[in-house]
Amino acid sequence: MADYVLAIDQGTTSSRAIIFDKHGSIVSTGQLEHEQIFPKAGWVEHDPKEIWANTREVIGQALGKADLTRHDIAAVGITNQRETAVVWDRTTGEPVYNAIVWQDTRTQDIVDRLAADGGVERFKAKVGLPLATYFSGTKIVWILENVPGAREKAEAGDLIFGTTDTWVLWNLTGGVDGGVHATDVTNASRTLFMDLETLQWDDEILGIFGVPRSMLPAIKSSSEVYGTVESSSLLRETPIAGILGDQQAATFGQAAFDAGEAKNTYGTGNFLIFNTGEEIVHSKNGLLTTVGYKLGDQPVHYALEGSIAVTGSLVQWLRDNLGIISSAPEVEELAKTVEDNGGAYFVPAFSGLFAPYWRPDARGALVGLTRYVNKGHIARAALEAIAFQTRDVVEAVNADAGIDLTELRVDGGATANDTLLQFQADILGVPVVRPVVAETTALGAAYAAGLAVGFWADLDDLAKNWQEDRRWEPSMDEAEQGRLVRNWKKAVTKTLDWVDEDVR
Ligand SMILES: Nc1ncnc2c1ncn2[C@@H]1O[C@H](COP(=O)(O)OP(=O)(O)O)[C@@H](O)[C@H]1O
Ligand SMILES: O=P(O)(O)OC[C@H](O)CO
Repeated sequence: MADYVLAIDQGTTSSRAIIFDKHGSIVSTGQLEHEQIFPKAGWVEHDPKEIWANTREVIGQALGKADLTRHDIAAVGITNQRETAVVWDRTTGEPVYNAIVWQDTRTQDIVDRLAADGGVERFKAKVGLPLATYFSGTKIVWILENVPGAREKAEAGDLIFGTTDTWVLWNLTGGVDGGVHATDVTNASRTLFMDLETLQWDDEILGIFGVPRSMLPAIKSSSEVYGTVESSSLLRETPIAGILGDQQAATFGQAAFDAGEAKNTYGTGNFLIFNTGEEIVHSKNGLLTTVGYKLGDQPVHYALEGSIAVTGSLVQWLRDNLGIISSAPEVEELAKTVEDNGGAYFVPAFSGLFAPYWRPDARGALVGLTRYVNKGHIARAALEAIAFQTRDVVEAVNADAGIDLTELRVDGGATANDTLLQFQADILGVPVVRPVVAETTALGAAYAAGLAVGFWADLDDLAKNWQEDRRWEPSMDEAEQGRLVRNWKKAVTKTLDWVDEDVR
């Protein structure tokens, strides 16, 4: 009897396989980090072959730890870091270049070129996104323009593109031997190429970018059988039945199925997603319009999104680049050695500023420094930066939706940090709530896969699994909150206009 669903979470820092039971509880986990490759300032790459090898291995780890075989697994779901672009040769299975990661800013010149006619909002009405280095589109163009022979091979139909869900799906289903080249609507909505109304690739935009349509995967729903696992795998013949970009998966895993529901994930970056139901809402306040989910033939759900590039990765930076902590959780101990930020504000605009500012010309700044400031204050300022950036996107959601969010559902690696979440509640002025299963990303992909094969009956069946673990109530007085927020906004202004002809 297949009593479990296995989710693959191909994230920015690691790949995981997590096995869930019917209650949405974790049965076992496999996890491997992959190398972060920084060839130049602003460039971020991953090795797609390493990601695929790790994916296979973590599947084995998860099955082995729980002493399960493929016969116990009803379906496989895939969730993934979004936008990160892989281009490979369909005849050999070899990537022609490393994966260009969502944080990578090398394509700013391509963005500027495309924006010369119509500005960065040129395609926004159709695709929901501004022109920015963040999305897959300009990354594909960069590969076609910079990898010798790539354009010719692409024109000949030999090169194909995928985000990492597609790369994993293609390999899991046989690769060069009939691998399925497909993605889901949520991932497709992050390329700059998908029309939000029709849910199809837009030929006019593809023409303007110069990307052959033959490179692109088929766009499927988030919950249907895409194919079965190939015969040499531990999971052979198991259906792969769910795909959701990781932030949409976390929203689904948080059971935020209906319009007006939201979640905020604290990982490498932070991503707040607000479900707008079947309505496409165009933001006036710097949010993205994106697909939330689509189950088989049922109507699509859209969402507004506040994407913040640098949050947990700022903690990694304190660890790896400054060496003032030796592990991510230590940031909390260090921050607790001081009462407050000591006047220091850290704006981590390492990839420019994403939502709600969208300022590629910004670069990071640590301001308000005096001789009084010590490493405890810097750790504190880093945690506060995560919460201030979240407040900025919550303000935008409230303004766009004409509501006041009354609480914030949270998940992700950094929600283990109590100091951060208390400050988040204080600076938002609303409670912050964390569920028992904080691995909501993998859970969402498991749900999508399980629904497609009848492992779970319907959304009500899933909603029953959501359970509150902990709640942080706001306790800061309003005057203090106002003072801190004003200082934060002042700090943000200090990062703008930094990139110019002297700074690339
Ligand atoms: N206790 C902590 N306090 C603050 N940040 C943390 C803590 N634990 C982990 N992190 C950060 O959370 C991120 C990992 O979260 P995770 O959800 O696994 O991310 P991703 O899915 O983006 O790989 C890392 O960037 C790490 O620095
Ligand atoms: O892998 P994560 O959790 O950092 O998520 C990355 C996002 O999908 C980027 O848009």
